[in-house]
Amino acid sequence: MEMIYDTHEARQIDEWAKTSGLPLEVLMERAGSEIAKQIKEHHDADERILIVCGTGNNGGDGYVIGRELIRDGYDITLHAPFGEPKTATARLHTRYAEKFGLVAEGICGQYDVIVDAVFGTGFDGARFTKSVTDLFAWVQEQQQQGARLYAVDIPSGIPTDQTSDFSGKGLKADATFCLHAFKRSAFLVKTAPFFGQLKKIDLGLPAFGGWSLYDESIEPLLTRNPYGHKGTYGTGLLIGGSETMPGSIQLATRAALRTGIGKLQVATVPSAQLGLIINAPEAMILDQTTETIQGIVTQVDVAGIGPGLSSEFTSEWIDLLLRQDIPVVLDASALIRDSYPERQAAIVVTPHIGEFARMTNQTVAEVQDDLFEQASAYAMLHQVIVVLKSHVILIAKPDGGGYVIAGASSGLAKGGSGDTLFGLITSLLGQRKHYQHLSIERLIAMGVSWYAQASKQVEQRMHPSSIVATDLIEQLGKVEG
Ligand SMILES: NC(=O)C1=CN([C@@H]2O[C@H](COP(=O)(O)OP(=O)(O)OC[C@H]3O[C@@H](n4cnc5c(N)ncnc54)[C@H](OP(=O)(O)O)[C@@H]3O)[C@@H](O)[C@H]2O)[C@@H](O)CC1
Ligand SMILES: Nc1ncnc2c1ncn2[C@@H]1O[C@H](COP(=O)(O)OP(=O)(O)O)[C@@H](O)[C@H]1O
Ligand SMILES: [K+]
Repeated sequence: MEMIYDTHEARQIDEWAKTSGLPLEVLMERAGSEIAKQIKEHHDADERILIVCGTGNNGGDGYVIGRELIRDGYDITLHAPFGEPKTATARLHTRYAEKFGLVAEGICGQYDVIVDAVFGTGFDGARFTKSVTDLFAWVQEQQQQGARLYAVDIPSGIPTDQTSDFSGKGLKADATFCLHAFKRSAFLVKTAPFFGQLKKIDLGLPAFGGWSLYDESIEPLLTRNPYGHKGTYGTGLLIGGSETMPGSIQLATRAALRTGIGKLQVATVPSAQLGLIINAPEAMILDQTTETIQGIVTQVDVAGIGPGLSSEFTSEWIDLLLRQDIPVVLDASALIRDSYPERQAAIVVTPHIGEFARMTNQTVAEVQDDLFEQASAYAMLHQVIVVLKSHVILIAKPDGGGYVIAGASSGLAKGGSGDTLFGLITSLLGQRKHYQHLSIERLIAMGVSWYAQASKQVEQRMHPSSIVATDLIEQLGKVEG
């Protein structure tokens, strides 16, 4: 899995390498030469390539890239608008690059390719001087005339960790070569569009850190034990639906059935029961009353509550579920707690960004600006697993860090998708015994990945605007792992 770092983690890994005997000059050499190699794979020596270098180590990376390219006969101009690099490591590479004839010069005419090695993780957004603005405007003009822009580590002007002070000004790359780890801002709504295609550059360092981009195979979820029986795959309880919102629980039920649960009990209102009889005959239907829930809750392996629910007893039912020693999934109308009891079994909350903002007394923008920290802080404070849903989905672990699932279809941005995900997660947690080799967060991440991949595969036969949750549920059963 690829790591996702904040500035602190990026510094920590540099420090770790240094104290472990691998100097920063070596990492810079690896970074620059690997990026040069990738540029050579896509561009010919007769294309005009401009490398714009800043005064920090991001600039130093630029010197290594330029040196590797000039050595191989490429037409390179290196421009250092703020002067020579100031750090010892970058200066070492500047001196070495001179031996290959690479020295800073002025800019002139139109370039085919521009490498942005101006600012990396050390950019200070509070100092947006006129010379920076002018440089960005010039690069943008070049892009309008057809130049391709590659960013080193992070596009210049873009913050690394969070976007609350982001001015909206920055270079917009066609691709970004991310050194050792992706940076958080590549997944934040305001800054993600500046990165273009994300390309990870391996620096040969170990994978320390809290957050990672989940990219493991979902194959374990698609295979069954040939000697298993329905008991092997657990019994689930879903509580949801109301007279005015009977559809959500139907979607959740169908998603749970399509994702492997052995048996499923669904407590809902009469109008939703009718829909379930027709569309989900495999489920067992219960009345949505305290007595019924009390009776069934001791016999299930997992309980999920919330979609479409509108009942004065919601809080009482949540308490009832939380008193059992089973995983509990809270979604939609059940996201009403501001504290959770200490217990062994997991509590999973699955808010979308608006629900999470309400749960944490913030605005949606505040949550989006600092998505990773927000999800982590809630998970750690309340010792729950947070599945925070937006254009990406974060799974925050109670002990810090977590997984990010990216690349889902924008067709998911519709009512009903969240109900589907809720059903899927509840179903997988009911099958915990079967998936004991996976941590609970990893099992959820694999499930979210199943959902994201299914959404992307539906796009092969219909436009994102047309995708509805039922298409997604059907695709879950056909997904190629
Ligand atoms: N392990 C890894 O991942 C590796 C990381 N590596 C690389 O290191 C990069 C981080 O390097 P870094 O810490 O030197 O910071 P960087 O981004 O070059 O910027 C600092 C410079 O910019 C300047 N400056 C800042 N703001 C400004 C402004 N508004 N307006 C004008 N100037 C401004 C600032 O100036 P000063 O504050 O000193 O006046 C300083 O000179 C990282 O992104 C990656 O590319 C690889 O080399 C090796 C392995
Ligand atoms: N732009 C987007 N790209 C990909 N997925 C998205 C986007 N916007 C929203 N989603 C996903 O759509 C789903 C919406 O869930 P939610 O709002 O809870 O729906 P529901 O109406 O079913 O409650 C979430 O899984 C979220 O991650
Ligand atoms: K850069």
